[in-house]
Amino acid sequence: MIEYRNLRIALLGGGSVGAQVAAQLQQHGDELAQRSGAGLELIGVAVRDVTAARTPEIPQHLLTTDAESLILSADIVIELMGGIEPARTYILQAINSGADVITANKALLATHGPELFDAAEQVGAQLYYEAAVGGAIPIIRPLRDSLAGDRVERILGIVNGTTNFILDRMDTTGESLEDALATATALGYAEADPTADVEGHDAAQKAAILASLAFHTTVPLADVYCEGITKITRAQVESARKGGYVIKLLAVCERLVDPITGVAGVSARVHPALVPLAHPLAAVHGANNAVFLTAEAAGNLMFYGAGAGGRETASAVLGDVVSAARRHVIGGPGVAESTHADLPVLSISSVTTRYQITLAVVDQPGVLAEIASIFSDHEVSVEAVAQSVGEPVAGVVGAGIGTATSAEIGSESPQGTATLVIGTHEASEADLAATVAALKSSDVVRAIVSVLRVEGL
Ligand SMILES: NC(=O)C1=CN([C@@H]2O[C@H](COP(=O)(O)OP(=O)(O)OC[C@H]3O[C@@H](n4cnc5c(N)ncnc54)[C@H](O)[C@@H]3O)[C@@H](O)[C@H]2O)C=CC1
Ligand SMILES: N[C@@H](CC=O)C(=O)O
Ligand code: NA
Repeated sequence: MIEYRNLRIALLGGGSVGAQVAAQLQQHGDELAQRSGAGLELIGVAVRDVTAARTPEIPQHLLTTDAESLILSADIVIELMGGIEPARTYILQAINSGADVITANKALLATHGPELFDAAEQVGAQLYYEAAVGGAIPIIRPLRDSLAGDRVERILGIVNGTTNFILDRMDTTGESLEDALATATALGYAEADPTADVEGHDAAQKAAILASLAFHTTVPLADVYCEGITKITRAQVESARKGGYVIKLLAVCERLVDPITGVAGVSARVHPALVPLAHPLAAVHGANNAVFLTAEAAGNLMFYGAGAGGRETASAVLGDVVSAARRHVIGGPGVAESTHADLPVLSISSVTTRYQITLAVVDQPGVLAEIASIFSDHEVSVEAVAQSVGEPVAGVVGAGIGTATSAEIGSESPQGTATLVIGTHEASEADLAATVAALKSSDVVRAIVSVLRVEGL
C-alpha cells in the first residue's frame, strides 16, 4: 500500500458543478490519488445555505457557510460559486495563503484575469481554469500548451451551451426561445442569471479568455463586441434552414488588419451568425460546444463536446485538481500566463465578413437595379440575390444589425411587396452599415427584415 502525502481541498460552491465535483471526488478519490501521487481530501464545501437541496447530495458534515476558514486550511481551493465578489476576494486569499486555485468562473477571469494571474505569479501559485471555456472540452490546455508553438489565426466557437441548446430547439422542434431557456435552466446549463447567456455576455467572457490565450495578449472584455440571441425569431431560424444555413451564436476571434488604417491586431466578437449546413459547426446540437480553430501550421482543428452541465463540467475541474496535485507533489513555481504580446485589440468596425440581408421591397420593375446600385455605391459586392413575390414578411424580423421591428413592417405583408434575400461578398462593417442606412432611406425599401453575418463559408 502506497502512502501518499495528503492534500486538503476546499470547495467553494455546491451548486450544479460543485455538487458534482464533490461527488466525483469522493467516488474516484483513490484513483485520482494514484494519478496525482497525493491523497485528495475534501475538507469542506462552502455554500450560502447549508439546508438547500442539492443533486447529488453533499454530506452534511462537509457543508459550511464559513468560506474563509476553509480557504485558510486548504492546499487547493476550487471556486465554483460564480460571480465577481466574493469569488475574487476568496481566490486572492487562497493564492496569498499559498494554495493553488481552480475556477470555472469565466465572468471573473474575463474581468479580473490579469489581477489574479499576477497575484499567482508573485507567490508562485497556479491558477487553473479548464472548465471556464467549453465546459468539459479540453481547450484551455491545448491553446496554452499544445498550440504554443504555432500561430493561431482564427477561432470560430460555439461557446455557450444554453444558447446553442435554445437555437437548436427552435430549429429542430419549433420551440420558443422562452420555453427552451426554461428547459436549459432546469438542466443546469444556464448561468444563475440567464441574461448572461441569452444576451451573449457569457460567450463574450469566453471569447475574451480564448482570444487572450490564442494570441498571447490581453483582450479585455470591454473590447469584445457582443450581440445576443434575444431578437432571433423562429421564422428566421426556419428561413435560414431553407437557405442552407443554421443560426448559431458564434464567438469569432481573429488576427486582422484594419482595412482603412492598415493597423494589424486582433479582434473578438460574439453575435448570431448564419453557418452553412455543411460546416462542422452546423452539426453541433443541444448544449454541446465546439471550437473550430485555424492555426498557421496545424491548419483546421476542432474541439467538440459538452459545453455545459454539472457532471460534464466537473470532469474539467477534476482534471485541474490532478494537475494541481501533481505540481504540489513535484514542487516548483507555477507556469505563468504567456499574455505578453500586447497586440492592439481592434473594434468591430475593422472586421470584414459576409452578410445576408433580407429586404421587403416594392414589387415593381427596376427595383432590383436600384437596390444593386445602393450596394455598389457603398463598396459592398453582391454575390447572390433571391426574390420571392408576395411572401409574408411579418414575424421574419428582429435579429442582426439595424433590422426592422414588427411594428415597422406591419402585421401583414403589404400588397405589391417582394422579399429580396441578398448575399454579399466580404465587406467591411463600416461599408455594410452605410449600405443599410442607405437602404433604410430608399423609397423602394419597405423594411429591412434582417441583417445577419455569414461565417464559415
Ligand atoms: N453550470 C454549468 O454548466 C457551468 C458552470 N460554469 C461556471 O461554474 C460556476 C458555478 O456554476 P453553477 O454550479 O452552475 O452555479 P450554481 O448557481 O448552481 O451554484 C453556485 C453555488 O455557489 C454557492 N454560492 C454562491 N455565492 C456564494 C457565497 N457568496 N458564499 C458561499 N457560497 C456561495 C451557492 O450556494 C451554490 O452552492 C460559475 O462560475 C459558472 O459560470 C462553468 C461551466 C459550466
Ligand atoms: N451557462 C453556460 C455554462 C457553461 O459555461 C453555458 O450555457 O454555456
Ligand atoms: Na474546457
